[in-house]
Amino acid sequence: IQKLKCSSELIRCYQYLEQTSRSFAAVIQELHPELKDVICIYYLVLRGLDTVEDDMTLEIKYKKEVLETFYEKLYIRGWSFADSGPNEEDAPLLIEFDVVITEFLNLKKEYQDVIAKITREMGMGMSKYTTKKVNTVEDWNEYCHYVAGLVGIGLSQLFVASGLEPSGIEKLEALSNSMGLFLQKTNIIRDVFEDVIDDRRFWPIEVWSKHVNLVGDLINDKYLTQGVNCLNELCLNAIEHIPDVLDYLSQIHDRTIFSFCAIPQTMAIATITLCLNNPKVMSENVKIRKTEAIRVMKQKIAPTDAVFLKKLDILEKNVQLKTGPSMANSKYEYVRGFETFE
Ligand SMILES: COc1cccc([C@H]2O[C@H](CC(=O)N[C@@H](CC(=O)O)C(=O)O)C(=O)N(CC(C)(C)C)c3ccc(Cl)cc32)c1OC
Repeated sequence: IQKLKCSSELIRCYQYLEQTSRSFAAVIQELHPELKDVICIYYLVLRGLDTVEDDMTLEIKYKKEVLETFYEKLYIRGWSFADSGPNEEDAPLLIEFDVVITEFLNLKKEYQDVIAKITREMGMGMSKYTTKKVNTVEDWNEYCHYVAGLVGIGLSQLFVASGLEPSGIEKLEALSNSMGLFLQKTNIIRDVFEDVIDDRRFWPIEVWSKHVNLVGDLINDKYLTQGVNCLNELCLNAIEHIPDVLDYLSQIHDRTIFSFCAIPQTMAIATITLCLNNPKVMSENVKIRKTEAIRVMKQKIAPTDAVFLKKLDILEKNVQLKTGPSMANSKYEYVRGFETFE
């Protein structure tokens, strides 16, 4: 029956999900059936908006218009966007966006309202930063709120709307916001080398200009010491969000939602640990191993409470299993693993 319920458009959506982010797609697919499709569509809507924001070939006035009205397109059956530049990685998603809209309009109205509201606010924020630089740390926090904090705030609302999480988590907007800021700041810090090369500017100007005169000097080994000092300053800023992250995670009840939330944060904690005081960040794109990420969470971060550690033990087994020969078996093991959750 579950299979019959799956339309050709929904199958197409999961194919796009796989293409856009394989490892995270696997985590989304482990979610409770009530949420899985909702989060798949939410992820693709956000990916569509992000593809417009990343597109540097669009004329500014037009780009701002598309970003600010993107949420309205969710209600226009058949709409798609064919103006992406040829190099935009997820342009095909926008060309077939009518498929996402079809499935969005199949969702319960309560889910549609959350996704449309977040999309509207995010589009406004992205439009603002199309013509505004990230100068101060406040700007950095505001930009990351728009592109990542809002995602967390929307997810908390969807978790409560599904009935799988008790009302409350959606009221903790600061904690939901921190879930996004920590992931986004960690990505911005890790990706500095390729971003400076590709002419993308995400490090706050007021911070790096205390260490070097030109942003390009950050990745110039002549200024390696200054670059690493700047790196450390931003790592410590990102690390300030970790208490909120742990506070948020400790309030999640549903085991599939816990895993969906904890895995990316675990990666980010391992990534920021690897980046701190690491000169390699200024000359290459450093990457962590998943099991290393979970070990860090268990040994250094996890509070002493037994339930949290038990959650992490199961998480570790599942991440290891996921590296097993075939997804099918590990997937089965994955579900079985959670039976002993209580
Ligand atoms: C309560 O909040 C969350 C709870 C669970 C997961 C995420 C968050 O995690 C992925 C994790 C993910 O997508 N990981 C990639 C690796 C990477 O992008 O570095 C992956 O594993 O492929 C992520 O990075 N972003 C993108 C933003 C950070 C901009 C929000 C993201 C985009 C859309 C959705 Cl629905 C969710 C998330 C949350 O969002 C804050």
